[in-house]
This record gives sequence, structure tokens and C-alpha cells, in this order.
Amino acid sequence: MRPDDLTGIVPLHEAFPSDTEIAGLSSDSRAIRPGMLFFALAGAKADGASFAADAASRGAIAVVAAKGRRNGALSVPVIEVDDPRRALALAAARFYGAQPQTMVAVTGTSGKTSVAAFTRQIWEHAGFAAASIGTTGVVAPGRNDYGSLTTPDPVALHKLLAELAGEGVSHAAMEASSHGLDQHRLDGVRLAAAAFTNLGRDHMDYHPTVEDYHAAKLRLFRDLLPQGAPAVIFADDPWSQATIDAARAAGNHVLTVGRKGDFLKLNRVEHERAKQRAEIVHDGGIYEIDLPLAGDFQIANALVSAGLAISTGTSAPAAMAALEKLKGAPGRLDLVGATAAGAPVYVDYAHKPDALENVLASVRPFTTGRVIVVFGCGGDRDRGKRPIMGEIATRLADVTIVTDDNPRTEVPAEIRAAIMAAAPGAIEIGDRRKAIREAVAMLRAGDTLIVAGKGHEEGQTVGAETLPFSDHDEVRMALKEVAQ
Ligand SMILES: CC(=O)N[C@H]1[C@@H](OP(=O)(O)OP(=O)(O)OC[C@H]2O[C@@H](n3ccc(=O)[nH]c3=O)[C@H](O)[C@@H]2O)O[C@H](CO)[C@@H](O)[C@@H]1O[C@H](C)C(=O)N[C@@H](C)C(=O)N[C@H](CCC(=O)O)C(=O)O
Ligand SMILES: Nc1ncnc2c1ncn2[C@@H]1O[C@H](COP(=O)(O)OP(=O)(O)OP(=O)(O)O)[C@@H](O)[C@H]1O
Ligand SMILES: N[C@H](CCC[C@H](N)C(=O)O)C(=O)O
Ligand SMILES: [Mg+2]
Repeated sequence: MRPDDLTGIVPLHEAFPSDTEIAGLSSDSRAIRPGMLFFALAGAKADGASFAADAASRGAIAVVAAKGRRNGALSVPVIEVDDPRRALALAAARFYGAQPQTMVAVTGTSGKTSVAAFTRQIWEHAGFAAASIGTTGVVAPGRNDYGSLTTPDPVALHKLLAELAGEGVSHAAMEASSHGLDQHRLDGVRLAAAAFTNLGRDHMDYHPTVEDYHAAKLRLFRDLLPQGAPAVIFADDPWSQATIDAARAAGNHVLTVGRKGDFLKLNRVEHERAKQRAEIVHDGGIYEIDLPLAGDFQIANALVSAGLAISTGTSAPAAMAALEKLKGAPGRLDLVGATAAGAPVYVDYAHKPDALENVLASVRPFTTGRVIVVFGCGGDRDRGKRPIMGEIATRLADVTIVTDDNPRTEVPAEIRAAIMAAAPGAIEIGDRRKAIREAVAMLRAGDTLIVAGKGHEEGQTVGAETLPFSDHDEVRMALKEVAQ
């Protein structure tokens, strides 16, 4: 890449001859190699400007920094921009260039991973080479990479998009987390459509108010989705109308889905244990769909996904037929097994109040015995949700077992105590393995067990260390033990 390629993003041409080769971009000084551009970002923990000298010593040709953020004298030019995070994302999009032709992004407190996975599956059924990118990683033809961030950082993201395009992927669905939107990680992605699922309490350690959290999500519609492009919005959430209004004001083509939806209208749902039958109206046609997934919320996710696929060119009959073949995203109301008496055990990623409420309410209709839940709350994350989740669990489950979920650097017993304070009658078992075993051993015919909070995760983070741990494996082992 040459300086002129960054015109309008970073005024590099003012400091360098036009034939200067830019070898790469990074916001991490430790990743800088000779010839690269270093972007100094003010972060949550550190100020990138204080690593400018380190970047220069590793061969950065220039430092891109916010206006007025110069930090002492440097051996390389400092190029000032209004917003270095946005500049990094836009520069990364130019540097890597190619993206799958049809890109969509979904935001919302819950359902993003599921919608990204479902949209990919609908496209696959319709015959496209499709990918999904999010919390559980990247899935594409010939790829299933474990992920760490829900929305990757812009350099990693644009590198990935170029690779996917190079591998022939024409369609990709990605998750837009509020952190990702707020930190401009997806600026520069050329979106064909975007979607909103719902808004609940989450990340109150990062966003000062729920309005600020909603505003971060709205960036997807206000700043990133091109004017006139489809905005698929789930219509039945308390935050739907505010989102619809904002998307309309931004000039998006709003398409609503759900019971109150116009584009895809849900008329009727009948629940069975592992599936549900839905009647959906689209464009005057009525579709009877057997969705092979448990949980009310999966209907919402399926509608949003079908909305994304149809609004970007998949035919409605093909999208509706694909809904009958959907597989749940790993760890989302994931049926791991059942006891000899038939009591099912689900692993679910509910780690925030609304998600826990939804998952517990979802299994109630087909549970003739008790709903038993095992869950905890992560350390170094929103403390306010702990009593809220304790209250929800004891209100909606018959037996609540409070355990550990990634205590990180906090004292596990204190996290549990904050949950227990609002969970009268709950049983406290810190050791998650033991908690799962006790819960499985308790199961009688008609009961349902939900092991919530970790979903697809493969580790338990205690202090700075992540020890191998899988709810799936623990449930399987516990089921084997009780069978003996
Ligand atoms: C709080 C947060 O979101 N942090 C993200 C953010 O880091 P930051 O900019 O605040 O970084 P920082 O540590 O303060 O450092 C500031 C700058 O100095 C640089 N630095 C630092 C050290 C050094 O030696 N040299 C150097 O240049 C850093 O690279 C950085 O650019 O930008 C980084 C690059 O994009 C992210 O990796 C990082 O995610 C951290 C690891 C994280 O845990 N994020 C979570 C909370 C997150 O983003 N979660 C969301 C939502 C999850 C969900 O609910 O689905 C997600 O999208 O995953
Ligand atoms: N549409 C929905 N409404 C309410 N709850 C949902 C919905 N979809 C999923 N959930 C609940 O939220 C959990 C996480 O779902 P999913 O991973 O699809 O969401 P997400 O938005 O990607 O979450 P995260 O931000 O944690 O990655 C599920 O395990 C389920 O308990
Ligand atoms: N992306 C979320 C996942 C939380 C999962 C839960 N198991 C926890 O550790 O709190 C976060 O890092 O906050
Ligand atoms: Mg997710």
C-alpha cells in the first residue's frame, strides 16, 4: 500500500513520497515490524501514545495519533487524525481490500451468535459459500476456528475478510458487539444489511448507562449501514421502537420481523420439546415451518436471520425451507444428553439477566417436573447483574445451584455471595464440576437441567490462568456416572 491509498483517512502523503511502501498496520507496538504504520489508541488499560517510541524503535515508519496526543519527541513523523480508531479500521479495510460481496452484521444483547450462525446456514442451503464470524469463532467452508472476541479487532477482521473472499466466500454474517461498535472495530466493513435482536442489561461495567449502551448499538445503523440498505429489526422487544426510529432517521430501509413485524410476521407458534411449529407470513404468502430447535427466543433469532437472508437476495421459499434444517449455535440451549429416565440436560450461554430469564422460561412449557439451573457470574465483569440473576433463577427455577464462572481476578466466594444474597433457598457449590455432578444426580423423570453461563467455552479462568473446562464434557461425564 502507498500513502495515496490512504487519502481521506490518514494524510500520509503530506509526510512521505508517493512511492513509499507501507508494510502493514497495527495498534500494538509489539506487533510492529519495519515499514509498518503504528496507530496510537487510547485504551481502557493503557494509552497507546506511550508506546509510540517502542513502535518507532521496532521500525514503524510513522505514528498515527489523535490531535494533540503527541508524547515527547519521536524519531519518526507523527500524523494527526481526528479519530485514530476509526482511521485504523478504514485503513485496514483499504490495506486488505477484498471482502465477501454480501456482508451483514447483527447487534443486540442476546442472539447475535445464533443469528450469525443461522444466517450462514440459510445461505449455505441456498447454495452460497458462506461464513459466520463471532463469539464462537469463524465458520466457513473448510474452516472452524475458535474465536476470542465477538467482534475481532479491525486489523484481524479485515485480514480475515480478505482471506475469506480469497477462499471464494461470497456471503458472511458477523456479530457487532457494543464494544466492537464503540471502538470502531467494524468501520470499513461494506455492509449489505444489518440487524437488531433485542436490548437488555449487559456490559454495565463498560457503558455508563443503558442509553449509552443502546447508542453504541445504534452506531451500526446510524454510521455503518449505507443509506437505503435493509435494517432488519426484531419488533417485539421493549427497545424495538427506539431502534426502528433511529434506523429510519438514518435513512435505512427498515424491515421488521416478529409478532409485530411487517416483513416477516409471526402469526402462531406451537411448542414441542425439541422443536416448534411456526406460522410466518411474508409478502402475502403463509409459511408453516417446523423449527428443529427448543426455546421461544430461537424463533426470534430464526426470523431475524431469514430477514437478513431474504433482504440480501435469497428467495423467501429457500430461506423458509432452510429454517427447517437449522442447527443451534454450539452451547446455545444445546441438548447434551438425558438421564435414563429421560430428563434432558442443556448447556446454554446465558450469562446475563435477560438471557437467563429467557432460557428458564423457554424450558418450562415442556418440563413436567422441576427446572434445575446451575450458574454463576464472571469475575471482573458487571457486578450489578449478580443479584438480578440470583433473583431470576430462584423465581423461574425450582432448584438453583450457584457456582463459579470464570472468577478471573476476583474472590469467587464474594461473587457467589452477591448472587446468593438475592437467591433465597439456592444451593451454593463453588466447584463447577461438583455443582454439575450434584445437579445431574438430582434429576428425576420430568425434570430439566440447564447449565448456564459458559456455553461453548473451553476453559475456566481463575486468576490469570485458564484451566481446561467444558460444561459439555462435565455433563457427559456426570450422566455416565449416574447411569452406573
Ligand atoms: C475493554 C476492551 O474492549 N478492550 C479492547 C481494546 O483494548 P484497548 O484499546 O482498551 O487496549 P489497552 O490494553 O488499554 O491498550 C491501549 C493500546 O495500547 C497498545 N499497547 C499496549 C501494550 C504495549 O506494549 N504496546 C501497545 O501498543 C494496545 O495494543 C492498545 O492499542 O481493543 C483491543 C483491540 O481491538 C481489544 O483486544 C480489547 O479487548 C479486550 C481483550 C477484551 O477483553 N474485550 C472484551 C471486553 C470485548 O471486547 N468484548 C466484546 C463483547 C463480548 C460479548 O458480550 O459478546 C467483544 O466484541 O468480544
Ligand atoms: N433472541 C434472544 N432473546 C433472548 N435471549 C436469547 C436470544 N437468543 C439467545 N438468547 C440467550 O442468550 C444466550 C446467548 O445467545 P447468543 O450467543 O446467540 O447471543 P449473543 O448476543 O451472541 O451473546 P454474547 O454477546 O454473549 O456473545 C443463549 O444461550 C440464550 O440463553
Ligand atoms: N463476552 C463475555 C462472555 C462472558 C461469559 C461468561 N462465562 C463470563 O465469563 O462472564 C465477556 O467476556 O464478558
Ligand atoms: Mg455472541
